[in-house]
Amino acid sequence: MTQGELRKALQVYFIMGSPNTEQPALQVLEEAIAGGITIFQFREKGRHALKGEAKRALARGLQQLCRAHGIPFIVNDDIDLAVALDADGVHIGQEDEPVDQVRARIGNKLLGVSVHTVEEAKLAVAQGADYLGLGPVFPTGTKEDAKEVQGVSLIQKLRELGMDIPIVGIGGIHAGNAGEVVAAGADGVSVITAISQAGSPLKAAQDLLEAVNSQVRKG
Ligand SMILES: Cc1ncsc1CCOP(=O)(O)O
Ligand SMILES: C=C1C=NC(C)=NC1=N
Ligand SMILES: [Mg+2]
Repeated sequence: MTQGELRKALQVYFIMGSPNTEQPALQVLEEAIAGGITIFQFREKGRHALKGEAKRALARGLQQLCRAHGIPFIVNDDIDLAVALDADGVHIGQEDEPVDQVRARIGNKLLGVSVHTVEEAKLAVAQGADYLGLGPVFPTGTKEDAKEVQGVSLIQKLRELGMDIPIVGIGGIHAGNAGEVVAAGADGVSVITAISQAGSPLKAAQDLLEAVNSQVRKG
């Protein structure tokens, strides 16, 4: 997809794995898609994460849902799984395989990288990242080893430096604060709890899309 199409696809970036919800993950994703999420990431992480065939089976089910609705399906961390499923892309952090090695393995699939500093952002862009995940923007309990909360400062800094790489903010984001993240220069917002733990994942997705669309990306 073109960079413009990617910016649009990053507007409401839902991330989920089985540990993030008490409901069946397939049902939550179905509702989130109906509510208007624009891209999905399978992130099976944490103490109760599925492994092996159970993880693969869930990934395939979630991928089929995304395919049925034309939603890009991204896999977090697990490059082997992404390649095996022919996923639309992968997302890696600073402690995963180096960006250039992952790029060599996935060809022109989407490649997202989590960054926390200007230096990490510049390196990721130089090595061929298609988009960056910046955060944690607000406090979050979802990722135990999250770095210090940085607000929208790094988003603003990268735009001030003239970096126009597609960006999503992540960490403690919901419909009430998503506008601020886009106003600071992000192309979209990435959420786990705001949708996966919502009474209505459909309404949560709708509210996030509305909050993002109510802002024109500045910077
Ligand atoms: C994966 C990740 N990276 C930085 S914060 C975070 C967790 C975001 O989860 P939530 O949207 O529930 O705060
Ligand atoms: C840590 C992350 C940051 N950003 C995104 C989009 N996904 C992640 N897993
Ligand atoms: Mg990782």
